[in-house]
Amino acid sequence: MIATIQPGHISGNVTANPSKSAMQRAVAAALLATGRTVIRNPGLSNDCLAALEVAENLGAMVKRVGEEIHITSKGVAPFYDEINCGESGLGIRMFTPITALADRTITISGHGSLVTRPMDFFEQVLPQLGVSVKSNGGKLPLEIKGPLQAKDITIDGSLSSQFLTGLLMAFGSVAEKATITVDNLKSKPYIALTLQLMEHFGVKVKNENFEKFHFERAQSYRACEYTVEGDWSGAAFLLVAAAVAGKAEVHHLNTQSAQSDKAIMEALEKAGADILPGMFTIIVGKSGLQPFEIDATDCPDLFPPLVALAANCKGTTVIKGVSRLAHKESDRGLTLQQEFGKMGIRIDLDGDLMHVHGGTGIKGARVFSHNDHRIAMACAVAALTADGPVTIDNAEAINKSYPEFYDHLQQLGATVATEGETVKH
Ligand SMILES: O=C(O)C1=C[C@@H](OP(=O)(O)O)[C@@H](O)[C@H](O)C1
Ligand SMILES: C=C(OP(=O)(O)O)C(=O)O
Repeated sequence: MIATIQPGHISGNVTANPSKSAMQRAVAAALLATGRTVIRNPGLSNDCLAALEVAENLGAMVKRVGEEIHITSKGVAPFYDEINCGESGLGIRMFTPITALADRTITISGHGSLVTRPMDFFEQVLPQLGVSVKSNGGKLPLEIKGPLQAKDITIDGSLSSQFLTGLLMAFGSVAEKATITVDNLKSKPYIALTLQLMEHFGVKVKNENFEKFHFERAQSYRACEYTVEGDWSGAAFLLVAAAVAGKAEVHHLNTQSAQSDKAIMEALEKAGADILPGMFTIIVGKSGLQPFEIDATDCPDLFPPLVALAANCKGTTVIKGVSRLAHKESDRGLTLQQEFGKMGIRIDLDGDLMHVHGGTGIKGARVFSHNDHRIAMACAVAALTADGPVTIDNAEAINKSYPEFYDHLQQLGATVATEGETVKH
């Protein structure tokens, strides 16, 4: 599918889409629990749908009841010898240790960009917990055979926090007394989100400074009611659209959320956008924007909206944390440089720093998403202040996290035309 976005003014209000980070964690916890969990405001993006299918294949019964998802489970009891995590990095890294709770050989696969993302962590770590693991040279598919035993272990947290999220979730079901020690943990707020979710489902972990995670007694997940929060990662694009091209009110965003990408507020403030923050509604409006400096090491998904913002700030913006971008859906430092380059915005990559030379004028152009949802969304936002339309190839990439994105842009007054088939991967 291609999407063409015309330059134009933004105005109106919209409700944030559900957070896929929260939704996938809730599905995993519901699978681990005994009984029926009710998920309100469920996410239905591709990553969330993949999580629901994994939960079903691992033994849960999933039902859509009106606006809710009901998950009934008795814990992990796989129906099949294979699960497929779609394109979700969190999905595969979280569900692999969870699947390993079963005493059965299971193949774990995925598609699209997920098949090129590193999984060798599991070969290093899971055997120490009694799980045998075979991979395809550190990539998918994985073949694992549990059952996983929760023991004291030390892991490296520098590549991704998602592996730790998976271990924490799995340990929550079986640990009696065990400690996970993590060196050099990145994306810490995502771990805070995991711990918050586990506690909501009745499992407590003692967090010692994001370095040691102590399980102090046998616990079990409790089925419960859970409402998925609005997604700061997706909303960041709308808030930036408002800051550069008009005004918007975004509802269902919790300013007290554990989500790391609420840090977009810090960037908007530094850039000088007009902001009116409420508890659950954020109003952002355009004003003279200035370049800013920000460290996005712990909120790497903010790079694409930050670049769209920086492209509109007169001068050079510096964003730290480029090393976190290499293994996402695309190598995002490079893909942002390439696609914004086509729109006339120069980006220099200098080790861990990204320099975005903004205020030089955004040109209408034909760009490519690289099958990366956040690159497509960043280009769409950049189009709003371009000197001509921006056409995005492989624009359906947004379905991974935010299928409503183009509709929401239109709801805010943008002109978006889509045509062509959705390419399946
Ligand atoms: O736990 C999560 O929900 C996520 C963690 C982050 O990954 P890393 O921990 O690899 O930075 C983030 O980039 C990803 O989109 C979602
Ligand atoms: C990197 C992302 O997700 P994941 O790692 O879960 O695939 C993302 O949503 O930008």
